[in-house]
Amino acid sequence: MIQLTDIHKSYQVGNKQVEALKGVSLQVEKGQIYGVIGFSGAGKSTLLRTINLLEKPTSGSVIVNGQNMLTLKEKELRQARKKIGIIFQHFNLLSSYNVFDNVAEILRMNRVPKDVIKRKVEDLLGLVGLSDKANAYPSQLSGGQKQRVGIARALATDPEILLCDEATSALDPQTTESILGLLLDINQKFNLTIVLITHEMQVIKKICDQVAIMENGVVIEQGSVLDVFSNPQEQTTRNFIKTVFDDQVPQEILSKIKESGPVSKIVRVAFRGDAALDPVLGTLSARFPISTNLLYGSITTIKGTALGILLLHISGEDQPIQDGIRFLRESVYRVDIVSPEEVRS
Ligand SMILES: Nc1ncnc2c1ncn2[C@@H]1O[C@H](COP(=O)(O)OP(=O)(O)OP(=O)(O)O)[C@@H](O)[C@H]1O
Repeated sequence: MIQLTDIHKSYQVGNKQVEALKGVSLQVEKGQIYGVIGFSGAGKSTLLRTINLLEKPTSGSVIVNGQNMLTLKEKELRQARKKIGIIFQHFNLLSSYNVFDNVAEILRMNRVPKDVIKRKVEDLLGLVGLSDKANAYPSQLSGGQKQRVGIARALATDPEILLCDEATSALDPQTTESILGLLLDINQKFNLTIVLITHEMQVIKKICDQVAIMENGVVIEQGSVLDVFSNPQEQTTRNFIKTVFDDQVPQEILSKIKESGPVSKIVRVAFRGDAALDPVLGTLSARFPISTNLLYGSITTIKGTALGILLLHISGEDQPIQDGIRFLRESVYRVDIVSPEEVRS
């Protein structure tokens, strides 16, 4: 388990103080994949690097697997760091070493016997799908293959935690998918705790259990990925979610709705789990004298749970609309009125 409490980090730049982290707290349970998302400069890298003390916080506490990292002696810290692997955006491989030696190096430094190293590296290269590249040099590998070497190297010391510093940001979407698939695979196989930082919501949606959204050195929202996607609280969070499903009503449709007669409302409906399959819309139309138009619909799966988002245009008399919305609120996970005022012609 990782417990960061009230982490502050300031840098002195010339005669100015830059406050990169302004009191961040978060907790990562064993076996979780925890994603931290934010725009450039939000403080994500700084936060990630406090976990293995590559960055020492100005104040706050860092507890990893029950150990207070800030009170460890140098030798104890080296031991603790063996249990925390890290992979980087630009892979950080040794260009004059082949793939085998890139993975073996850390084991040699730890004086592991030669035959054990051979077996271990072969197993790791098998795990990441690079058994046939043991003798290749980094310059002969694709970006995805380089990151696979990075992952094999990070796993060489049998870590319990893997830190991923923008690990897929330099990769194309298809390669990103395959690296995320590999991370999910090793998370499940070894119950490995993974903390990743990214600026892509797609990465969070694809593999994370929990997410923290960072802005200007603070966490502005955190929770399970399913909760945050279905019920975002902050505008920045909504902006990130929009990059995965854009449920904005196009301006032309809004204008047409305004021209089209009686009182109406646009509502955003979120369904979760089995409720996504219930015939709620059919019942809505049958029970209430209103007309319901589907403007947008999307269904996706987040860690095995279906999440559906619909945008509905509901028109008719005021009272039946209110009753219909009340029925929706009782039937689905969440209903928001998108157009704050009634849309009238
Ligand atoms: N070594 C440093 N010295 C001075 N300022 C720093 C240092 N490292 C980070 N900062 C500042 O701290 C703030 C947070 O930086 P950080 O790299 O943690 O953000 P980030 O969210 O990871 O951004 P990016 O996605 O661009 O990597 C920024 O204002 C940055 O300029």
